[in-house]
Amino acid sequence: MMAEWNAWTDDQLKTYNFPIHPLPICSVNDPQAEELIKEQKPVVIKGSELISTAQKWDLEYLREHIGDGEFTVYESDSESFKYYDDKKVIDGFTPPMKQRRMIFSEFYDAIKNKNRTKKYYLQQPLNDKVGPQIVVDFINFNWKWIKQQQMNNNWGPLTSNLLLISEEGNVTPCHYDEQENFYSQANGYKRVILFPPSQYKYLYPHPVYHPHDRQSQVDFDEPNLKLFPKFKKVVGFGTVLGPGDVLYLPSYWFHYFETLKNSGIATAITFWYKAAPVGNITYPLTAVQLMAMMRNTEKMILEALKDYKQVDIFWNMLAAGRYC
Ligand SMILES: O=C(O)C(=O)C[C@H](CCCc1ccccc1)C(=O)O
Ligand SMILES: [Zn+2]
Repeated sequence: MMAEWNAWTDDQLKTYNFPIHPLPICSVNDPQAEELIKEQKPVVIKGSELISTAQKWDLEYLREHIGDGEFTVYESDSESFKYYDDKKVIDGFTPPMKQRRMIFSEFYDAIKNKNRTKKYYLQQPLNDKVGPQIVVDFINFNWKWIKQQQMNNNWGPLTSNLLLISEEGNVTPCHYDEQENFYSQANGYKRVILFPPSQYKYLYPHPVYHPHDRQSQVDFDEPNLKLFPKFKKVVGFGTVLGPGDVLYLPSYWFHYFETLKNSGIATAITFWYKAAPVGNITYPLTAVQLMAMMRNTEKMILEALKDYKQVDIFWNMLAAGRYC
């Protein structure tokens, strides 16, 4: 990975023992960028100025201007922030991190508190409670450019802009989302590793009913190759995002994020869009169509059986000796 001149060095990255190839990097007016987006392939876009007005959003500026709304802040005993859907929590599930609500100055004090033992990750959709200066910065995002992308690719509406404020070393474990995303780095340095939907069978996402739905079950730091043998075959596509970089993160692509060690705070904003309507089914089925079909099948079977412990028996009864 080529570090931009004196911005960061390789020893700030966590090491994994699967291959990681570079992601394509294009300047904003390079037609290759539009090509890749159209093919739903990831690309890092330089020079879009998409959120240049947010590049000055450091903790002090935000404490001054972001207003007195409440923010969702995750608190973890480790560097790992594995997302869970609190609406799917079932008894026996222990959340791997605590979800707290605090005003920005509380978050600021928590981060600045020298003798703290916890790590923090602010993850809050931008809403109309932000102060007037933040509204001005928001209005001055490069909406012309991103609206053009939305239109060219027949995407649905913008659903949310998630403000992400992460501290050095924080990790968001591997997962996929079902929306298209222009992931925009305002400041700080974050490394991202992506895996195409075709590697679904190497990443073993949790069952759809589980609070960790969409998240890989594999612990990248200590992969259990007995439970997840195909993880050995995984191949990642990675890069380090710096201030002003925008990553087109296609829906259903698995991704992992880490905030570089000794790099301070990293602020990013997502632009999540409803994916384009699935055209008529073509054969052979694409990996994305298979993922969507598996999700729908799981939901249907669970709806019918009412008990997730029955799924294994049901599925084996259906396939064993019949569809093998
Ligand atoms: O933008 C994305 O899709 C990312 O995964 C960015 C990631 C934090 C996202 C947290 C999250 C995970 C799952 C559901 C909703 C929110 C990071 O930057 O660490
Ligand atoms: Zn995500």
